[in-house]
Parts: sequence; structure tokens; C-alpha cells
Amino acid sequence: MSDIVFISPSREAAALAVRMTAGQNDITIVAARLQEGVKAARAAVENGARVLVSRGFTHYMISEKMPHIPLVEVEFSGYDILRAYLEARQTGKPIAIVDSSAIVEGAASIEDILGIAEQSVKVIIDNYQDYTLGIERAAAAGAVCIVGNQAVGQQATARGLCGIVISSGQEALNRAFMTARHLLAVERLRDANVQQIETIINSVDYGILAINKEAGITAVNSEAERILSLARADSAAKENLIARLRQCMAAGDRQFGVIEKFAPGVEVVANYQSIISNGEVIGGVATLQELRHFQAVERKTREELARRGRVAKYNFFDIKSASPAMLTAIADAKHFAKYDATVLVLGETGVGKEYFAHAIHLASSRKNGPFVVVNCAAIPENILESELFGYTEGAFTGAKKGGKTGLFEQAHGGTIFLDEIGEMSENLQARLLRVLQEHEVYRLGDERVTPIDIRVIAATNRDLHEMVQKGRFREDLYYRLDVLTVEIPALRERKEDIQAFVQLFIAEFNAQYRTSVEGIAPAGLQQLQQYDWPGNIRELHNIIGRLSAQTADATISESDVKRVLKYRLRQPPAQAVSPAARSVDAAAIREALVKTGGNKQKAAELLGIGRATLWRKLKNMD
Ligand SMILES: Nc1ncnc2c1ncn2[C@@H]1O[C@H](COP(=O)(O)OP(=O)(O)OP(=O)(O)O)[C@@H](O)[C@H]1O
Repeated sequence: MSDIVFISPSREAAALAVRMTAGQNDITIVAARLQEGVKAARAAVENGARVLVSRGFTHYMISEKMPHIPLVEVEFSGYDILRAYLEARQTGKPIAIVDSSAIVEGAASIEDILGIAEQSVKVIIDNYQDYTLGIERAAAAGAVCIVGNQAVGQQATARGLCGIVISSGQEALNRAFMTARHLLAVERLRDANVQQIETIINSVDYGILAINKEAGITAVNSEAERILSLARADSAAKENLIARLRQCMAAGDRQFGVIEKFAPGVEVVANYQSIISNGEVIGGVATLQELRHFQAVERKTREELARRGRVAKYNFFDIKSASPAMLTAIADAKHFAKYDATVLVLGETGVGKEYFAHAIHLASSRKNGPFVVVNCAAIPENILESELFGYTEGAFTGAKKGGKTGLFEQAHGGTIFLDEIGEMSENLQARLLRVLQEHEVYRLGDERVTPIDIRVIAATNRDLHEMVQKGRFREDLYYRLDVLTVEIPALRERKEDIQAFVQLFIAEFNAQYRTSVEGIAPAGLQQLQQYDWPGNIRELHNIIGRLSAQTADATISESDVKRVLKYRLRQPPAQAVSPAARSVDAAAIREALVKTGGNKQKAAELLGIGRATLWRKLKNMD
């Protein structure tokens, strides 16, 4: 079956159409009239016909019974009527035309041309069932030769009159077929559009349900069907949804984020929106998403942030102490967390400044935002600048295609932790000051400013005040940073915490190394408490790691501890020493690097200092 089907009420027209379309297979011709014609039309559509063509009352009946199918009417042309009249005139009998108003009115001008207008009878019939009546009226008016459509012609002949059939000629059929082909092209275009829209609405991961002005559903995607089927009373949920949508349409507005309870345990976040065309509400569309989907997305976002190291891991629960100085620091930090202001964390290397930064972020209103850690000493200055501020494509040789978002921008809505702020170059200090003052950043190579909403937590083990006096740190930046200050005491000032850390770290390494160390001998603990801990908790952590790996027994003995501490580069001093004396000197660094074959990570561990601290010190060594 072709896409176009011509249901021809007349056999002659059907035969003509077959001749006309020979060699083309886009039109199928079926000869059938009236009820049979409708049946044939139905069968054609069932077999895939997209456009129908018909004529006269058969056309009229198909259009009545199948209003949604594109249907073209073969209209008689002036030639067709003229041909019928010429044939009628040849009989020499009184002529009448019996047909629909369009044909009868069209015939009037032809009668004028032929000069037979005066004597001919005109009968208009508006319903195909009226044609018998029409013929009788024509006969009563004295007509013998009856011109009309196929049904009229045949009926007149059957009544003993002379029936002349107006049959569609080539021109009328040509015109009808051209219109049908054009309609088919439009249909195909519409199919493609519908297909495209259907694919789009089915590819989104939320439900879409649209209705027209009369509340008839015009679109529903598979996700909407799935969500609706979750509600056991499926149709009730749908009714409810449509009622809500109609309310929204009546007001011509939209409602976003409405939580609807569809069924026990099934909550849906719905958005309702009116569809407005030419200032008139012509429908509405609802989008639906299960609440648990949002929760999953939020979880995924957090996981993604965690994967990229953009999430804080420690909170105040992880920072415990029995030392009064430390308890003060914790209380200060908890208090400051509530204010959305810059915090400066001071303390020697390895005291846990970063732990504090994590905890402050998680106790603040920004806890769900990103937490970005930047170690200003670990990254060379020019790289640090592009890392912090980002750059546009082509900003410098080697700039990544598409540019890069800076860490300040990545921290938007959250906190950026600038560790080792004392190591920042003057240029970067100036740029940071601007960020703190203006709350905006410029990417390298870009004129445009990007507003950002971040909280800065800065940390240093340097004496910033002294650096300001020596002109090595900007005074204005120092005063901006030194507002909410937390000072973390060194481990040697809180020896009461050593035992708890030892237990904590033993458990950590047991899990990591699959060992089963149970504890430490009191004399061993005493040794640890006498040690100076220049590398603070980080150093203690490393020492316990080594002891856990080396100890063969369940308990770490005094001699184990002594042996490990003996290998420390600096022996524990008898009493507290000045900060200058505590610092790891250049000779010790060289020795550590020699011992570790130049491995900086291992050298830092051996020295009990952070890797970043080692890099910084190396930078300052000649
Ligand atoms: N509260 C704590 N609980 C457990 N371990 C801790 C704690 N605080 C610090 N540590 C240990 O000490 C190490 C150093 O901590 P952190 O990085 O926070 O110190 P820091 O003061 O920022 O050091 P640096 O100045 O060298 O950057 C951590 O990796 C961890 O092993």
C-alpha cells in the first residue's frame, strides 16, 4: 500500500488515474464508493496510508468518519463540467444539473457561455441521500437530460431519464494528486519533528507530562509513566497532577519545587508551568522527579567533590585534647567557625593546622560547599598563580585548551585553605588582598572579573608579624588575615595528649599493615613524652608507623622506642629549646637527603617535617 491512496467512486476516474500514475508507485488507486469507499479508506489507513484522496459524497463520508486523516478532495474542473454539458446538449433534450452547490454554481457560468442558461434547471442537493429527490424535482421541472455526479447520473438513467455523469478529467486528478503529495511531505516533516521531540523528552531523566487547554494529555514521556506507575492509584495520581496543572494554567503562572506525595514512600518534586502562545494559555507542562533522585545527586556531588579532594574530611570530633592550651584553641576555632570571616591558624609544622581548617569549614554555614586546600609553599610561584586564579585559553605558552578554572573559583560557595601563606610571593599577596577586598577574581589573560563567594582560612608556621617588620609580608594583607586567629600549641607543650595519639595511631597502622600491636610499655611512652617533637603530631605519626612495622611483640617496648629515636637526626634536648634551635637546619637536611638517596618525601619523614616545609627550606638554601 502506498502512502497516498485514491478512493475513486467512479470506475472511469479510477481507470484514468491508473493510466496517469503508471510507472509511479506512490499512489494506490481503489475504486469504491460511499460506504464501501469508507471501508476501503479504513483498510488503507490500517495498511499505512498517510494521505487519502477522494471525490464527491464518498469524500464527504470519509471526512465525516475519519476526521483526523489528511484527505484531499478531487474537485471538478471547469473542463469536466463543460465536457458533460457538451454531451448533454448533443441529446437535444431539456437539461438539468443536480449536484452540490459548488458544482451547480460553477456550472452557471458554463451555461452562460453555451447560451443555455435560460432553459436549463438547477437543483442543489446538500446531502448524498437527497439525490433521488433532486432528480425528481428536475424531472418535475421538465428536464430529461440530467447532468450530475456518478450517483445522480446512474440513478437518472435507472429512472428512464438520460443521465450524464460529470467525471473528473486529468487536470482535476493531477491537481488533487499534487496536493496529496504536498500534504504527505508536510506529514513527513511533522513526523520528523514529533520523532525529534519524542526522542528529546524521552532522553531526559525526569518525567514530563503536558496537557492542552481541554486538559487532554498531549505528551507524556516514559519517565513520567514510570513515576506515575509507582503510585498504586496510578490514575488518581494522574488526575491530581492534571488538576494542579490546570490550577496553574488558570492563573497563567508557574510553580516550582512542589513536593507531592504520590504513595507511601514515593515523594515527587514537581514543577508546573503554563504554556503560553500569543498571550494565551494553550496548555501546561509538569516536570517530575523523585525526591530520592535529588538525594542521590547530592550524594554523588559530595562523592565527586571528595574524589577530587574538594571536601573537608575532619571535624571537631577528630580533634581531641586534654591540654588546656589546646582546649582554648579548639573553643576559639569552634566559635570563629560561626562567623563568615577569614581565619588565621598559627602553629608549628605538623601540629594539625589543616585538621583545624577542615573542622572550621564543616562547622560553618558553608559545610555543604567545596573545601579547597592549597599549599602555597609546595607549588612554584608562577604555577601557583595560574592554579589559584585560572587562565583563559592561550593566556601563556602551554596553557590548556579551553583554559582552566582557578582554585578560588572552584571554592565558590565554600572555603579555601591557604596553607603556608607566609611563603606566598609579593605579587600573589597583592592579588590575594584584592580577592579578599573585592570578592572577585581575574583569570590570567582575561579582562573580565568573576565574582566569588569564598571564605579564606590561612595558616602558617612563620611569624608573620616579624615578616611584616622585615618587609617580607604585606602589612595590609597581614591585618586582613590576623582578625580571627587560632594558635595551636606545639606537641611538646601538650605532652598529656601523646598517649591518646599513640593509641590512635597504633590502631590506624594495625589496620594498614595488618599488624596486631596492642600498646606501648609505660617506659616506652615515657621516652616519647621526653622527646621534643619538632615535627609535632606528624612526626609522632611517622614514629608510631615505624614502631608498628618494626615491633615483633604485641607491646612496643622501651628499647624499640629508644632505637627508633636514636636514629632521629636530633636528640631530644633536656629541656625546651627556643624556636630557632628547634628548626631543622641545612646540614640536617643535606644529611637526610644523602641518607634517603635524594628522596624528598622520605627525607621529610626522617626529619619529622612536612614535605612542603622541606621544599620551602630547600628553596631558601644555597
Ligand atoms: N587531631 C588529629 N588527629 C589525628 N592525627 C592528627 C591530628 N592532627 C594532626 N594529625 C596528624 O598530623 C599530620 C599533620 O597534620 P596537619 O597537616 O593538619 O598539620 P599542619 O599544621 O597543617 O602541618 P604543616 O604546617 O606542615 O602543613 C596529619 O597528617 C595527621 O597525621
